[in-house]
Amino acid sequence: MSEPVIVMEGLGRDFKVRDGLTRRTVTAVGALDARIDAGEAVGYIGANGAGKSTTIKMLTGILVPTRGSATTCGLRPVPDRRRLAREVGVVFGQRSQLWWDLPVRESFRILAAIHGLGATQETERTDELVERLELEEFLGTPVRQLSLGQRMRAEVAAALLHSPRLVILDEPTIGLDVLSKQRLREFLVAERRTHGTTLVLTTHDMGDVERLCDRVLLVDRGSLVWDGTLTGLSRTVGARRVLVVDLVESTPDLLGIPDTEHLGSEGGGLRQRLAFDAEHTTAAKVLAAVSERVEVLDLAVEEPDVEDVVRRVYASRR
Ligand SMILES: Nc1ncnc2c1ncn2[C@@H]1O[C@H](COP(=O)(O)OP(=O)(O)OP(=O)(O)O)[C@@H](O)[C@H]1O
Repeated sequence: MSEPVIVMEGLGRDFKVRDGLTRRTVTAVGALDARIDAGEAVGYIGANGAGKSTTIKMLTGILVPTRGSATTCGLRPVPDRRRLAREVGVVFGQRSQLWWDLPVRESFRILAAIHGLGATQETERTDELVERLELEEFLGTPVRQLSLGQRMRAEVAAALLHSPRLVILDEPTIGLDVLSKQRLREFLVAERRTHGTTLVLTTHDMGDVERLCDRVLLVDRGSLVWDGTLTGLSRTVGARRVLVVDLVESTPDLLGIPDTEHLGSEGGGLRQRLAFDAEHTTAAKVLAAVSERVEVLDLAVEEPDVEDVVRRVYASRR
């Protein structure tokens, strides 16, 4: 059996919050039990407020658990936080870890010094990351002038500069365009293949999970409700895809198309969205049925999104 990189045993966290004049306790994370082995890529998913960020904060020593324990890279996150920082790289999609006014290159130099990298190690690793993440053109640019896509690539490079064996990413592709998302995912796949890095990521984007993760942990109200493959999870609720059609003329809601659910209309019915279950029908069949009623100008098929799967798993449990 390979070495565990993360072990959670009954891990939980409560918060005391003020509610008017009274104080009440919010359980952000109930009691998690899970083990993540070296080299795994795990998607940690759940609805807003399910407890994902709180878990990550406990695993990286930012928050003290109220119950149970966590071991990350064989260390206790809070007391061993400094040693842990050498083993883990953390990327927060919504928070920068770079020096805003400094050129990207300078941030890398400071981080290399903080991590005590030798000169050769620093050059080799920086060159590798600059090439793989295509950072060359903006290495001399202050971070505050970067586009979101450029900044995220720089953030990832900064978090991985010291070649951590565990990389935790909190919403790494949030707000990125399709191309930037794809580049970032390709980089993470390559990094894992080359260095055997363990990846844990929280995301609301099914594409991240599909392309990066071989295991999914789904959390609901602070407890684990699924631990397995994404395909297995999708099968529990039937993974739905969405056909988006742009129509020649304003059309009333396309109800009653076999094996579909009408999700919504925009522009007075010029664009409509129909969910269908890929196990029972195909996009082509749905399109044919729509075309019998109205002329279709353009179409797109959307992947199932995490929110939809999560919502339906939650609904089936309540
Ligand atoms: N510092 C805090 N004080 C009080 N309550 C908190 C605090 N941090 C988190 N919570 C509460 O704990 C619960 C879990 O929050 P958490 O941020 O871990 O969820 P999340 O799954 O990461 O959500 P999101 O997808 O929106 O980032 C929420 O109900 C949140 O309001």
